[in-house]
Amino acid sequence: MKHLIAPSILAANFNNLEKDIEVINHSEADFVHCDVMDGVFVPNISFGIPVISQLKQVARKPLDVHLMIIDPDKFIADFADAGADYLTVHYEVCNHLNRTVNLIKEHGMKASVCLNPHTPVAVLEDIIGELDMVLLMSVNPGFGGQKFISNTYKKVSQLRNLIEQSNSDCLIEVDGGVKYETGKKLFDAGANVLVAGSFVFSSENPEATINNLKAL
Ligand SMILES: O=C(CO)[C@@H](O)[C@H](O)COP(=O)(O)O
Ligand SMILES: [Co+2]
Repeated sequence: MKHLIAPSILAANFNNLEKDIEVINHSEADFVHCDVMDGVFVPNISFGIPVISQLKQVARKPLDVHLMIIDPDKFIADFADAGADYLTVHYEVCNHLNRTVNLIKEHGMKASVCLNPHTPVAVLEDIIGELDMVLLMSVNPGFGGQKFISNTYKKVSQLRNLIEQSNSDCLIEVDGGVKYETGKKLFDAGANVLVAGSFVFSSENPEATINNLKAL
């Protein structure tokens, strides 16, 4: 089973983002996780397309862009141009999820769908075969540094079963409150990609923390 790490730059130093991207570049991280928030779908505003295109110039790992915005279809072309490699949309805002997923792929990106903590895995039954990744939120989206919701372990196992039944190679990513203990249990339950923000960037040695997560 693949074990991948996606440090979230929401917890990085915005006065010197390049320095933290270099930490990620030098580490064993697999992706750079970028949280885009619109202040409507979630009660917070982070950063958007211009920041992503600048990051793309310094990041040597694929950009894993997590859109927490309403009406994502409107911006899919812009995120592709900015250099997103994986584009994640929230199930809760997509009335025509199949169309949105197709649009992401037509723009050359990997398609990923995110479920909020209260959204059951079963809603993906009829689309799982089309997805490159599913992102399970293990906190309510909008902020870093929140407490992990332990119902997520059960959802990881359910999703792993769904993926196996559909014979797909879709990745399972988990986002929110990931530390060594939660991360280890998530990998054991069948997760492939761990997002970690505050745990990495508040640690004394972010590069070592990334590498330790990868080795769990
Ligand atoms: O999408 C989000 C929050 O909405 C995350 O990607 C956070 O950035 C994770 O932060 P930590 O919980 O790891 O501090
Ligand atoms: Co995120």
